[in-house]
Amino acid sequence: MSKFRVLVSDPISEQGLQALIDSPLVDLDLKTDLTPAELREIIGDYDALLVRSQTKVTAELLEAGKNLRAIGRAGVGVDNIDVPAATRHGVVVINAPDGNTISTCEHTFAMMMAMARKIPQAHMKLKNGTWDRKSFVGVELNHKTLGVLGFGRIGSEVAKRAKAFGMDVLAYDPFLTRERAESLGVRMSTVDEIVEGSDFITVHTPLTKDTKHLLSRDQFARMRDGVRILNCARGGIIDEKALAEALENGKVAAAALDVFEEEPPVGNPLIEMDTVVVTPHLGASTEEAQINVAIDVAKELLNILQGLPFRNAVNLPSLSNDTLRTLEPYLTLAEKLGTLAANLAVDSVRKIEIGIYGSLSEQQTEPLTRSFLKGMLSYYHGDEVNYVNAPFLAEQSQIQLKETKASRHDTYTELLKVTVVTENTTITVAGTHKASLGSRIVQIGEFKVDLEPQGTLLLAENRDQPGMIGKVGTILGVNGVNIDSMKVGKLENGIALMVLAVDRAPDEETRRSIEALEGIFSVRDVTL
Ligand SMILES: NC(=O)C1=CN([C@@H]2O[C@H](COP(=O)(O)OP(=O)(O)OC[C@H]3O[C@@H](n4cnc5c(N)ncnc54)[C@H](O)[C@@H]3O)[C@@H](O)[C@H]2O)C=CC1
Ligand SMILES: O=C(O)CCC(=O)C(=O)O
Repeated sequence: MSKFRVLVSDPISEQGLQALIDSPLVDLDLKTDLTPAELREIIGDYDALLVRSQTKVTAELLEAGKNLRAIGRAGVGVDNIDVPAATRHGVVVINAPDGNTISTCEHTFAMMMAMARKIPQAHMKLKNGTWDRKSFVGVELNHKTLGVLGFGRIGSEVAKRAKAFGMDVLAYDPFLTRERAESLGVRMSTVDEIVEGSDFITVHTPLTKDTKHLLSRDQFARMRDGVRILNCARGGIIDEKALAEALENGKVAAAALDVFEEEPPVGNPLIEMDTVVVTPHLGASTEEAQINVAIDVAKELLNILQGLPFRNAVNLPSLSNDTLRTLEPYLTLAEKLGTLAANLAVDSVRKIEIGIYGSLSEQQTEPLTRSFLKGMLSYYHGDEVNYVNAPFLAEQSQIQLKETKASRHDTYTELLKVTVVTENTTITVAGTHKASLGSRIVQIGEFKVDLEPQGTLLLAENRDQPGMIGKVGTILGVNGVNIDSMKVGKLENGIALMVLAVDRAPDEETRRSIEALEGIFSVRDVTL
């Protein structure tokens, strides 16, 4: 078997990459000084690309990466990666969200203390030979109010440390619950309450269209006089022009910035201001964080390349281990139902209605839709389809998707039932899973069946009359197709569906001979 080729195009801790370096499955190239043109030239040879924040993974680069299956980002922010383009190309993007949390939190804290006590300014002056004690009177953190905008991994760790320093913490995050806020001893607040009531404000959100200039001129005007501002998340969350004005007019006493709208900053007045403490995007720059993120991303990449489950995909829903365990049999079943439905649909698909019943409906169900779409669309698009791009391809084909959930089903404890509406027909397929019995297909069209979703199945719709099975069996036997098992589903109107598990798909002539039998209405085969 040929090895997976992985390219590392930014400086990433080699100690952390050891799993990839040691893997007999992987050929790892470290090329960290390529120009964008050189990278584009060679990217087509690789199955995966590992980056930090220097390499810009553009739509053009992804277009050239014909064999790319995964992009790994050794860090949190993926703003250097064109994620929608990766999704279109079916390339999974993973990051390492946990490995640099503590480093970035500690850096934020270091910046807060450096700013409060004017340490960098005093340090510079003393290094330059001046013993000046008057100019560097600072403020205590104790009893001050810290407003935290974005209470995810880093924001919440900053809050914990602030509490230890005797600060009162206000927190805003759309996903923060009152229980969590209470358990961490912080006050759940609105953006306005934070803006108007804080002595220090720190931002820990990603940069999105909602968080761009989250702190702008209007907000600065409403802040307490002498407020201190921190940004160790992303440049652009704070409006730099407005911050510079607010520092100049004294509304803001000081700022501590690790990140900038343009990096490296060019002609940025904030860099020159005495009241501003700056670092060149060093939040994650500790030995520990760099090893941790590299370990995490290397492990995930190995899993992806081997087709094993992985957790931290940016362009796929992330699943906990428990959810993954519960959903796993249904993910396989959903894909097989998709393949089955595609084989039964004779014309273009317009709408897919996914029904999820019973306890399964309490799970995160989006992955089931993805799996069904992957099974179905692979019939039309082949290997191009994967879990990442299946919803995008469905959207591109203008297929409407509808998901229905119900906590109970009259017959089954759990049921996945999909109705595919095509130009001229409607096809329903359904399946269930029980730990004791495994997975079963329980409905094809209007027929109730009980089939193992595997192998090659021959589906023959026929008049429910004696002798039909024998006639079909004879034709298959004469043509060298062996029948492993057989199931029949019947309707009250005298029509039956004969489902034969066979050792191989019959050739066209054999299929036609069966179709020509009196009482046979249609014949299809499908390999699941
Ligand atoms: N300076 C550096 O070197 C580093 C910077 N970062 C940056 O720090 C930021 C936070 O990282 P994590 O805490 O790991 O991410 P996270 O995903 O754990 O937390 C981000 C939080 O922001 C919240 N959020 C999103 N939109 C919001 C809005 N409009 N208002 C308030 N909250 C909002 C989310 O709900 C989430 O809880 C990211 O931008 C990341 O790229 C991360 C690591 C290193
Ligand atoms: O790789 C780095 O140092 C940047 C870290 C960062 O900003 C992130 O992980 O989002």
